[in-house]
Amino acid sequence: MTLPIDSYDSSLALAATGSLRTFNDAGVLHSADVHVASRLTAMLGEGDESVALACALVVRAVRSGSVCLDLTEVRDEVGDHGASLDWPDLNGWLTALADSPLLAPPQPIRLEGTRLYLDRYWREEKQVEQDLRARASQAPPAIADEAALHVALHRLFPGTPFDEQRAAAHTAVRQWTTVLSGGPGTGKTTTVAGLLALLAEQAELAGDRRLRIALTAPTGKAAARLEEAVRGETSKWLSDQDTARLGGFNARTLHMLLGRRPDSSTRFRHNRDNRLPHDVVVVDETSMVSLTMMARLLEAVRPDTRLVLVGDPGQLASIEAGAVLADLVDGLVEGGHATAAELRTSHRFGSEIGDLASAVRRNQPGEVLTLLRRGGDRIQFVEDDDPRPILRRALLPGVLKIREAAEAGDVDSALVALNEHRLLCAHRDGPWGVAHWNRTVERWITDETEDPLWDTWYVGRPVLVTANDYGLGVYNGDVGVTVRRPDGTLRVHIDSARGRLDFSPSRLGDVQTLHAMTIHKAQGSQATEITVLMPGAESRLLSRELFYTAITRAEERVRVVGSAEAVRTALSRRALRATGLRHRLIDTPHQ
Ligand SMILES: Nc1ncnc2c1ncn2[C@@H]1O[C@H](COP(=O)(O)OP(=O)(O)OP(=O)(O)O)[C@@H](O)[C@H]1O
Repeated sequence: MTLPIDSYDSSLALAATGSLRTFNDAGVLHSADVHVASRLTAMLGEGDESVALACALVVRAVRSGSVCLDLTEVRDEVGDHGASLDWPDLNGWLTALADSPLLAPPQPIRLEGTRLYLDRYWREEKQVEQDLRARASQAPPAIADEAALHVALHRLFPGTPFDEQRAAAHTAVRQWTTVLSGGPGTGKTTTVAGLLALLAEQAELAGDRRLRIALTAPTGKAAARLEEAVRGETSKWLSDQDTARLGGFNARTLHMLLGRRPDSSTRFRHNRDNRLPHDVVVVDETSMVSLTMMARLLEAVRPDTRLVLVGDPGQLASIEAGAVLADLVDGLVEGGHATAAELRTSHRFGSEIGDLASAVRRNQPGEVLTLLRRGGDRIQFVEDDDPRPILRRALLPGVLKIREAAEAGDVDSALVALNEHRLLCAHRDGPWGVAHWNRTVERWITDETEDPLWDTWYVGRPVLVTANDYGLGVYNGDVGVTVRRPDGTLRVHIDSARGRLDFSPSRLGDVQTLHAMTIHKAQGSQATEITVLMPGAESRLLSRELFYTAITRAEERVRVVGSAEAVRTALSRRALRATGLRHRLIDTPHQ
């Protein structure tokens, strides 16, 4: 039976013909992919259907976070879609592309081996490769006093418990670019604090001025966490003298560090002609940094600035295109440009959540399920078919606590309660989605309090900021709570990277209710307790990286609600992205 065509379906490109039409009808291509490909091929006089198809597929790839399209892999990645798809033969496809006017100047698309790029991403990837190679080919940073360095390494990283971190710091001191990688609680921040102290001492011994240090992260939330964590680890482990050498520091988002320009979202005040002044730049949560932002950062740092890229390669990649951290972990080391600085031992969680995270990363479904089912103080696995009773029990006390504090005008207690628990969903919509659970929690509040919550803004409404608002000073990822003032009006208090801010609800445009949030949006933030609602095993969003990111948002306790089958499916699937950076860094350059 042929289904009637819905002429109002925006995903369909009704004017498309040939392969573009077949792939669009099958749901592989969105109308936007088809329109870009049709337009480009028409403008440049390309009549070959297979080139138009490749063009549309590369737009689709970028839309889903890849930097390029690997023509050898796309068929497997797309799947058979009822076997109705007519794929071009690979060799013929490559020849048609090589001969295409699309690959002649001005070259809107680029072909490198079997990887096809939109020009912008090709340029950015090439620039990142060249900047990293140039940094690695310089003479290594000078050490002012080797003996003092040796003593300081053992002072700042004492004894066996710090062996791994000492080795990582020892490596980072001797290279311009270091990727410091490790899972949750493996001591990355502690290592950064010690490393900064080492570098500050070396600068003093060399008779240089005090080090200029930049701490940065992709989001406001992550930057605020970094600043707090470095401060905490510094006061915990460093002597007064080491701390004094560091001076004060604060963390900023990458956008703020590079200097936002009102006329562009991808260009910044600091660039190759106006470099950042810092001697050391530490980037946290590097897994969230897109290829574009990495390109902008690398062109803005001086060649003799030490760059320390900190992150957990097991996490989901950036929302925009790229998988920079994973590419750098492999590419810099395998290409011989840098020595690995990897931390493996978890120092947090009484290590149960660390063990679970490690088993997820190593793709050990048996071990993961055993750890989940064994449970304990920090882990709970709820395999009930109906998640409502457990979610109600888990969420409602916290929600009512926030409401009570907000009703009493107690902002501090409301914000503290807000960060005690977070429900994470894979989906935005549908029965496992954030929208559904936000509504459900609101119904439970009404049941408990008899407040019908007619208005969008109600006392105790927790909110998540979903877009940067530079005018207000609130950023994507900031969270806040709606509090009653003594005069009865409502005020929203946002815990922003720049401190506590409060607004009339009507001034906040891009916010969502935060009884539940997506795992993607939770990247870069943590809560004391996390409940992860797993979707059904058939969900296409399930992946190892998604599950890993979700459970590692927990500071103390994690609860997974869902089936063992969903957990197994998540582990078996990778959220892989096609990129060429890793290959570029490993391969010998052609020119
Ligand atoms: N070698 C060590 N021995 C004992 N405790 C340590 C050691 N290194 C770090 N810690 C402690 O373990 C905890 C986690 O360390 P840290 O915050 O540096 O890890 P992280 O990898 O930055 O964590 P996150 O997952 O938040 O990124 C902190 O309380 C820290 O003080």
